[in-house]
Amino acid sequence: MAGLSHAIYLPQAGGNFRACIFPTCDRARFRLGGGLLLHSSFAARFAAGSAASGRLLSLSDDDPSPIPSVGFPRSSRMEAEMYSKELDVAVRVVQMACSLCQRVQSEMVGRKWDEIKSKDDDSPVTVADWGVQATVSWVLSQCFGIENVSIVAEEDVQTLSKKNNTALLEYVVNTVNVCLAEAPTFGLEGPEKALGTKEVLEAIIRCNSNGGPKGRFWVLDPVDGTLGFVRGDQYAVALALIEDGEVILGVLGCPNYPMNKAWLNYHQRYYRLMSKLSPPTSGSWHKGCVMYAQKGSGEAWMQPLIHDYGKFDWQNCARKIQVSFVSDPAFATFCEPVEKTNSSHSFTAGLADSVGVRKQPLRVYSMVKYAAIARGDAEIFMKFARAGYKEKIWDHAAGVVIIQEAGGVVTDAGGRPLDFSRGMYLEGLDRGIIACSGALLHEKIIKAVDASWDSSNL
Ligand SMILES: Nc1ncnc2c1ncn2[C@@H]1O[C@H](COP(=O)(O)OS(=O)(=O)O)[C@@H](OP(=O)(O)O)[C@H]1O
Ligand SMILES: [Mg+2]
Ligand SMILES: [Mg+2]
Ligand SMILES: [Mg+2]
Repeated sequence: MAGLSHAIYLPQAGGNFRACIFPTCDRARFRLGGGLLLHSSFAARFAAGSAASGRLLSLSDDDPSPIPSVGFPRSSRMEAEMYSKELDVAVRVVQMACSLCQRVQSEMVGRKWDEIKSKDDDSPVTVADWGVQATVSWVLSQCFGIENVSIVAEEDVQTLSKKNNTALLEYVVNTVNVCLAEAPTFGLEGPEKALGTKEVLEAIIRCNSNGGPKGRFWVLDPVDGTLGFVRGDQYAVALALIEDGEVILGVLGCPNYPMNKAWLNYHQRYYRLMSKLSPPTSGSWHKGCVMYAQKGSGEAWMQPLIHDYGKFDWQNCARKIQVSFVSDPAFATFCEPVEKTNSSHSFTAGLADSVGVRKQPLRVYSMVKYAAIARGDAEIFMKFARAGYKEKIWDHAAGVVIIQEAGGVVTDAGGRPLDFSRGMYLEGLDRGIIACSGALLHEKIIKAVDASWDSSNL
């Protein structure tokens, strides 16, 4: 196991955390308690959260390239610690998944995209969707025990298992193995030998939980905004943990959403012109980011995607994010789905106009819309799907908790919280979804919906 030299023991659930931390120096030592073997990175999370001014570089003398902690650099909370392993693993596996997606996207350049398939509802699915689902499922099972992991996710293996799709299946298996081979780079353990076809299919199939009101399950959208992904535009990898119907953790990987909004235009031009422009100097440009939050922490965080591991300044890489303070609609930006078949553009245009929004809508694929609200790049998100469409929990879970912890508000159009406790759909959703940076804007939009709903065709 990579990093065994700096593995530590943490006590089993309910036990006291017996770790000895020396916050003023760059190293921490942990006394052995009975119980669970954890990687030093989890310890780094604990230590970083507990040490008042701790600069924690490594946990053992023979560890020259420390594996970084994921965030919450200075906060210390019992609740945060309760789910710290889950959050740590979730962020790392989403980082891995983003890397997989970027690789697939770059391999697709100049090819015919034979690998894009249509599902029964005509929506696209690709090697990246299946590859991420298999990878995340395998890593979660590995880290928490196959019997403890229940996952609700978007993809199944129907198309992949067809006889005429053997080349596609082989591509998925290779992609998963290339990604898992990189696991140690992300502070996770990979398989001893490459996974076979059967194991990859099983990992995808295992994500067949139906969710519900009781117990713990993960929710995964392996590629949200697959249309954006195939068009070289925005997409997201979304992973959330739900317990007794409540979203506890959310992680959103946004491989084409730079840490700094100002780089977004450059990035888009760069990828449209496909390398005719030279990229900005390394260190100044992070093409994508990963956001994450834990319910009740009052904090949401963002870190860059890992590219050149080792050359990275991990000490200060996680940045706290917050919603915008703009509350005047005249200065607010609202975002919505790109496809008008996914949300009525005419209805939201009417709403925006009636509350005094002046700017053009920001149309973005995927949960990057939630990400934009959470970090203050936009103030309002609205989605009104056609009558009869049922929203799926994986399209919203991660984004909702991240916005809420960043200070925003997310409800249905009746002002009620989204209900993640009723299976794979957001059952009982009243008309549409409204997310805002603050209560004032939110109230205005809700009132506007009520005022114009009866005259709409929705
Ligand atoms: N008809 C219809 N109505 C409403 N919503 C639909 C519809 N069809 C699909 N979807 C789901 O929308 C997910 C993409 O949502 P977006 O907000 O990114 O829409 S858009 O692609 O920007 O138009 C998309 O997620 P992915 O399948 O993960 O890409 C779908 O789950
Ligand atoms: Mg899809
Ligand atoms: Mg989706
Ligand atoms: Mg998807």
